[in-house]
Amino acid sequence: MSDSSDAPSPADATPATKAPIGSLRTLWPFVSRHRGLFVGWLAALAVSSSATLSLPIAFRRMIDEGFAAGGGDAVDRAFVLLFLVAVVLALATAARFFFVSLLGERVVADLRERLYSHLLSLDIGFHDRNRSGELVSRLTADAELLRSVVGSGMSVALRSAVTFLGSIALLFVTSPRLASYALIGIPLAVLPIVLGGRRLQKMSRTSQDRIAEANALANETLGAVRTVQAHAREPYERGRFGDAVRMAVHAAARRIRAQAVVTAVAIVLIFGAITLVLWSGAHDVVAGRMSAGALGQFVLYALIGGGSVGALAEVWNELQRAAGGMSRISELLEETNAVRAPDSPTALPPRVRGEIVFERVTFHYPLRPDLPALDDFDLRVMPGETVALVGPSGAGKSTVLSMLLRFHDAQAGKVRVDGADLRALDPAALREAIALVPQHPTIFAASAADNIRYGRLDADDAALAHAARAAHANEFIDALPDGMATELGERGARLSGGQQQRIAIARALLKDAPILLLDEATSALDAQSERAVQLALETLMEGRTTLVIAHRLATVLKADRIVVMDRGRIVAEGTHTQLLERGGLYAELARLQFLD
Ligand SMILES: Nc1ncnc2c1ncn2[C@@H]1O[C@H](COP(=O)(O)OP(=O)(O)OP(=O)(O)O)[C@@H](O)[C@H]1O
Repeated sequence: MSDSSDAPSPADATPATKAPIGSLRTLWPFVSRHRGLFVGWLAALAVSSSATLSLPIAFRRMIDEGFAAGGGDAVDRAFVLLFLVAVVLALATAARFFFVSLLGERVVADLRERLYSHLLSLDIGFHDRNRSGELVSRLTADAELLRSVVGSGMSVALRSAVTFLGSIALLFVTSPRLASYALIGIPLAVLPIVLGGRRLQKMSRTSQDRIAEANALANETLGAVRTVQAHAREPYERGRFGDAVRMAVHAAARRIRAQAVVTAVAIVLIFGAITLVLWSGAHDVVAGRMSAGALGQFVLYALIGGGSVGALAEVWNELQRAAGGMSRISELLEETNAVRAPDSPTALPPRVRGEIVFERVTFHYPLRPDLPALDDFDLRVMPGETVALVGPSGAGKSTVLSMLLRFHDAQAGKVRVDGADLRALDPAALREAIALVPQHPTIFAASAADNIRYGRLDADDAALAHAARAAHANEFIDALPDGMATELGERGARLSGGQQQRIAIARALLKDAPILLLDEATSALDAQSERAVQLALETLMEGRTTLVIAHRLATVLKADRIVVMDRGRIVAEGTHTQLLERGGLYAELARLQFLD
C-alpha cells in the first residue's frame, strides 16, 4: 500500500469545453457573498453606461447649439459638457474595473478553497475513480477561466448588453423612422454574414484537422527515426509528410478564398445598409425634419450599438468556455462523501486500547464489483498484539489496512476498534488513533522537521529530536546541510529509500497512536540501512497493536501471530515455525519471499 499519489501531468488537463451560459448561475452564491463589491460594480456600471450613452447627446448639442446657433459661448459650454461627461465616464470606468476585478479574484479564491477542501474530504473511492491530474486542472485551469470571466467577461457582457439596449432605445428617441429602417436593414445585412461565418468556421476546423494530421505524422516518424532509417524509408516518409502538408495548404487556401469573399460581401452589405439609412437621414436634414446634430447623434448611437454587439459576440465564446468550467466544478462540488461522520458519532475512549475486530467482512472495490477483495473475513487482534499479514499479491492485505482506516465501508459485516463499529465513529477521530507507515512514504517538499511534524503538528523541537533519534533518523538528518531545517525537496528526492522510511517512522512515533499499520517496503535496502529501519520499527511497534504487511523474515519471526491470506480470506494462522511445519501456501511463500 502506498500513500503517494500520481503527480499531475499536463496531458491530464482536459481541453476547455463549452456549456450553456446558464451553468454560470451556480456562481451566484460565491458572488453574492461579496455584496459590497457587487453593488459597487453595478453602480459604477450604471454610471459609466449612462455616461457612454449621453456622449452623443453632448455631441448633438455641440453641433446644434454651438456651431449652428453660432455662439462662441455656446461652443465653450458644449465642450465643457462633453469634457465633464468624459470625466464621469473615466471615473466610473476605473471604479467598475476596480470592483469587478477584485470581485473576480475574491470569487475564484473562495471557489478554489471550497473545491480544494471538498476534494480533500472526499472518500478514497472517489480518488480511486478520479485522476489527481484531472482534479488539479479543475482547481487551476477551470478556476482560471472563471476568474477572467467574473473579473472581465461578465462585466463586458453586461455592459455591452446595457449599452446595446440603451443605444437602440435612444436611436428611436432620436428618430423613430430612421431607427426602424436601421432595425430592419442591419439584421438583413448581417444575416448572410453570420451564415457565411458558420461555413468559414467549419472550413477552418477542417484546415486545423489537416495540420494536426501532418503534425501527428511527423511526431510518429521522428519518434521512430531508427526504424525509418534502418529501412531506408526517408524518401517514403518525406513523400508522406509532403502530401500531408499539401493537403493542409489546400484546406487553408479554400478557407482563405471563402474568407476574402465573406469579408467583401460583409463590407458591401453593412456599408450599404448604413449608407441607405444615412442617405434617408441626410434628406431629413435638408428638408428640415431633423437637425444636423441629431443625425450625428443617431450615427454615434448606431456605432455604440454596433460596437456592443461586436463586444458581446467576442465574449460569448469565453462565457461558454467558463460555463463549461463551472459545470465541471459544480459536478465535483456535488459529489457526496461515501465515508461520512455520523450525525452523533460515538466517542472512542480517551485511552484507546487498540483491540481490532473484523466480523465477517465482505468488501469489493466499486470498480471491481465481481471480485471480493475481502470475502467473509474474520480477524481479532488483541491490544498490544503484533499480527503479520502474509499472502500472495492481490490476497487483500492492503485492503485490510484500508478498511481499518475507513477509506472504504464494507458491503457486509463490521469492523470494530475497542468494540466500536467504525461507521459509528467520526473518521477523523478514528484516524487519530492510528499511525500508518506505508510502503512508499510520502515526503513533502518541506524541511525534515516539517515532514516529521506531520505526525503531530504541535510537537516541540525536543519531541521532534526524540522521535528522530528513536527512528534512527538523527544521524543522516544531522549530516544534511541544514540538519532538521534542510528542505527535502519534491518527493524527498534527496533521500534514499531507507531514509524516507525512517522519516515516516519518526512521523508515526511522534503521532504516538495506539494502533500501528505498517506496510513493509519490498525493495531491498543495503544491509546498514535495513538494520537501522528494523531497529526503528521495533521501537515503533513497542506497546502498540500492530498490523503489518510483512515482507521480511525478521518481521514474521517477531510477530505474535502470522495470518496467511488468499483471495480475501484467511487460509492459515500461527507462528512461523508452526506454519512452516504445516506446509502449504505459507511454506511456499516463505520459501520465495523470506528464505532466499
Ligand atoms: N482501488 C482498487 N480498485 C479496484 N480493485 C482493487 C483496488 N485495490 C485493490 N484492488 C483489488 O482488490 C484485491 C485485493 O487487493 P489488495 O491490494 O488488498 O491485495 P494485496 O494482498 O495487498 O496485494 P499486494 O501484495 O500486491 O499489494 C486485488 O484483486 C486487487 O486487484
